[in-house]
Amino acid sequence: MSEKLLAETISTIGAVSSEALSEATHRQANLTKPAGSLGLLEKVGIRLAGIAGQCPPPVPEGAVVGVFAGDHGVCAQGVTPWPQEVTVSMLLNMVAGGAAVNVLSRQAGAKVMLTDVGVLGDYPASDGVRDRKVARGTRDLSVEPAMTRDEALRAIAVGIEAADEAVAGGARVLLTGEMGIGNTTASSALISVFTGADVSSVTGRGAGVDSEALARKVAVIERALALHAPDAADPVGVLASVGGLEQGAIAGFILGGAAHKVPVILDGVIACASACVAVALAPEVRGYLIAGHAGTEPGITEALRHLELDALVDLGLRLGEGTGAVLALPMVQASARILGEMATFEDAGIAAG
Ligand SMILES: Cc1cc2ncn([C@H]3O[C@H](COP(=O)(O)O)[C@@H](O)[C@H]3O)c2cc1C
Ligand SMILES: O=C(O)c1cccnc1
Repeated sequence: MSEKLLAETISTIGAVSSEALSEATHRQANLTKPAGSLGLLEKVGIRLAGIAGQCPPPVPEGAVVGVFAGDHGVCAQGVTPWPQEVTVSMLLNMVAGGAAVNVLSRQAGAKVMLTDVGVLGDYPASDGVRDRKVARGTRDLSVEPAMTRDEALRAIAVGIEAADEAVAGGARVLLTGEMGIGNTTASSALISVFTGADVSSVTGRGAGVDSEALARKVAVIERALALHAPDAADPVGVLASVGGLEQGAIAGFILGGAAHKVPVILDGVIACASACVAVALAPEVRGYLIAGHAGTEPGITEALRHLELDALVDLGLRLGEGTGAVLALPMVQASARILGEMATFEDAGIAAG
């Protein structure tokens, strides 16, 4: 069933509109400013026009941050200084509105949609969390596949359905978020497979490992890649062997957004890894992506190069949760407003330069 949903979603994803892209490029050049002077906002505005299939594009409203939570068996290898229980504690903190992503979402006018796709620990059922648990965490990817192929497909389906629900509720822009202790290890593994970059060049300190543990983290990922020999041409297989449940759900959320012709703003390294999975499954997805922030994780740089994206914000963030995507939201909205509301040289009676 999940496999069918994935195939249907992929078949719905079409290329962004080349007519709207060229109309927006032309309009951007005729607005009352030196060509290119609004930098990345100009590129994002053009991209939004292509996605919406109209120029100027509508200002993307009704923002929903899809936060997917899951746990990671690879924590057994000492790749993060934090105990796995923090995943569930932070999920509850998010339900209560006390995490960074909640605060920034309130500021930006975005709604946080929390989904448990694979948290290990128990917690009281709550209206604030969508319970879509596929498994109680992944297995240790350094000794066996993190998931079965079926679990990976089910995680992707959870994300597709979340995107469907968000869009049905009025969202015209989706943002990716996550919580999962250990998830930067799985993310670096995915990024290494899809970009071809060395593990050491795409692995960072995550939530704060020291230098000794960072070396161990690199060795653990290298061992996992040697063990599974994941094939980038089989993205679901890669996800199952070295990925995570929340990465699967985020990949699905991205695919779902693209299928609905809604822009998807990526957060940090976990989002970038998931976007690599989504793009490997459906290359047209690339046109629907906007990179929210860069940050300190080296995997982000490599993945954004692979995805051909420039990050809107670089505030040195290293948190995840969706924070970098939410911070970029007002800029994405501003870029649509620029194309829609700025006067052209002709309107203003100014001689074009
Ligand atoms: C209190 C706390 C809040 C967080 N919010 C996001 N993360 C981030 O850190 C985790 C990944 O880092 P690693 O792979 O090193 O464990 C993820 O949960 C990510 O969302 C957090 C981490 C902690 C500890
Ligand atoms: O940049 C990120 O996305 C990040 C960094 C550290 C921990 N979690 C996420």
